[in-house]
Amino acid sequence: MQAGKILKQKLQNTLRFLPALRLVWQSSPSWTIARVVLLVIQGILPLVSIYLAKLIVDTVAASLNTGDKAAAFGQVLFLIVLAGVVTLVTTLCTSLTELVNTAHSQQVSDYMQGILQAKSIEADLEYYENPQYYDTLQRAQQEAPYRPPQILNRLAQVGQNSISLLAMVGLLLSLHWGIALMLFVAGLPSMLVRVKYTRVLYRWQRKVTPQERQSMYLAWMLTSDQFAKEIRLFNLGSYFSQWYLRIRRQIYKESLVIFTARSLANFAAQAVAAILMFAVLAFIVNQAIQGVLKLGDLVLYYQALQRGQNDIKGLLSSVSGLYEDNLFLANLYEFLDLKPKLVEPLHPVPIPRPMQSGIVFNHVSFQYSTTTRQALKDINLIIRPGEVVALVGENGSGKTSLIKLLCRLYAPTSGSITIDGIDLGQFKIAELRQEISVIFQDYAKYHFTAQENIWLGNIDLPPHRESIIAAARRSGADDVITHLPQGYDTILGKLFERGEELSIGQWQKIALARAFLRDSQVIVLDEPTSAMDPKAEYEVFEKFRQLIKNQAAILISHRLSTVKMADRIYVMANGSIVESGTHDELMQLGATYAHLFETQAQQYR
Ligand SMILES: Nc1ncnc2c1ncn2[C@@H]1O[C@H](COP(=O)(O)OP(=O)(O)OP(=O)(O)O)[C@@H](O)[C@H]1O
Repeated sequence: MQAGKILKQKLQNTLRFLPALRLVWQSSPSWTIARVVLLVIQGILPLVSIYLAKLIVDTVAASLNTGDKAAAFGQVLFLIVLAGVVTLVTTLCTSLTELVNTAHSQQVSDYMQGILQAKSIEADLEYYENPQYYDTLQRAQQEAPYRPPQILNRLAQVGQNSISLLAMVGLLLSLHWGIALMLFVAGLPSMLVRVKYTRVLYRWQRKVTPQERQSMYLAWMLTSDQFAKEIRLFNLGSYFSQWYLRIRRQIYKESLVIFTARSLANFAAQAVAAILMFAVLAFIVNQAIQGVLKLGDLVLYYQALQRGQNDIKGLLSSVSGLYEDNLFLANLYEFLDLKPKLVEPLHPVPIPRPMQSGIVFNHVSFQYSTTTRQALKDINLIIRPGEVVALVGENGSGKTSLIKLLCRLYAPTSGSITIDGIDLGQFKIAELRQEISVIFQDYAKYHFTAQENIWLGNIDLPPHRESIIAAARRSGADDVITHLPQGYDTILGKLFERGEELSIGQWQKIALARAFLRDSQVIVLDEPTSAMDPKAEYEVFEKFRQLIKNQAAILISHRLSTVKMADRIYVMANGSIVESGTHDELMQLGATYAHLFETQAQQYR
């Protein structure tokens, strides 16, 4: 049973290239056909060429004894013209192959990028917080664009070389079976070297991926606008650059050791092949001198030997290349085989609309898979429609983690979260997220137009100006946008031509408008106004309070002057809720919240 399983696994590993070929086909059937047809023609043409060369030599040799030289020349001329046509067709095929390969490779590369992107979107957020995921992604990205089409080429090469080799071996067999055997023996060491070093390189590449990524990270920091200010002000440029070079040098040194050993082994293998081939050549020449072979035969066998040697080299190299592709494809499949950890329900339940009793956290605890500490401990919390709930607490107390669970970016380790008594796990993930508008502290800044920046909050809406303007007015972004040179059509950020950079507070207003555009039942603002001036913040919250209607709202803020207006405030510490109540109740309690509030209030006195 176990042996059967192992055998099945081995077979699956051996045939990894079959799904890769399917990907090549799916990327562009017409270019794939063109590529295969050209490969077949290019496999046949050299055989025709050699055969014509033999015919020419034989005809010339025969003409030496005939009287009708003109007729003999006519025959040879015809063969020469044919050989010329074959050469022309070969040249044409070479040019066409270049075109077809370039176009097809582009198509495959784009197609594979699409597949990787689709997989990346499907992957849970948890993967993005895990370095192994990035290693896997990096390796998949390295292999995806070129391995699948390379397999097609190699298979065709195997076909081409095999046909040609069969013909050559047939010819050489007629001279001596040992010559055919020598051909194989001569090619074997090279193939073994290739297979051995493929394994070595594969293992080394997997080991070195984290360092590769670190060097890429440093290179990216050195050229990215996000770090440009600090790098200049803290004078970090040459420090990072040196660090980058150190890593690259280490990678280079390690790779050089492997490549040097491989080159030496290759040289030894090829030297063996060359000695064997010269021995065979000596044998053929001797046969000609002994009169066993005619002049035409000598040319034919000599060419067949050369051709056969090339074919066997090509064949063994393609076979070991296929082995390499097969091995490295594991990197691609490892990424494509990542399974989402949050599973969709088998029988999803529609989300209650409108929500009646609201959201309930019932003894919820949560631990990130990469840590040993609980980020949330036994959380009990209720958010009713039309109610604003505020979460306060020190950095790292678990506020954002709680929101991530509500959005089902993660599932609780224990306990349950329900909407109107139905567990979140029973809703389709996309439908649940449709019902929640969230702006996290690390909101996205899209370098698109102001209008698009807001519209991205609800792409199911037609991009009508009115609804976008209404959302922008709610967040205070309208005022910012109307002062831009092209108003709502102004591109934001400095990445593209005519882009206008905004201040952090202004970007935050845009992000907030995005959340307001969504027609959702729950709205979550995770420190949405931290970069806004107090006047702007006050205006935003005043409007926010008026406009939430039946929405359930969760507000996270360190500014207690803002938190004060919430219907209920939960105070968090070390992953637990330590106090809850209205502002007045908590002030009366005179504990953590009251102390924090007093401390902040004193700073304003
Ligand atoms: N992706 C993650 N993987 C592992 N641990 C995490 C992850 N994100 C947060 N944590 C840990 O979980 C705890 C709670 O973090 P969380 O971001 O929820 O705090 P917070 O209250 O929102 O903090 P802040 O006020 O600084 O935004 C922290 O100890 C943090 O180190």
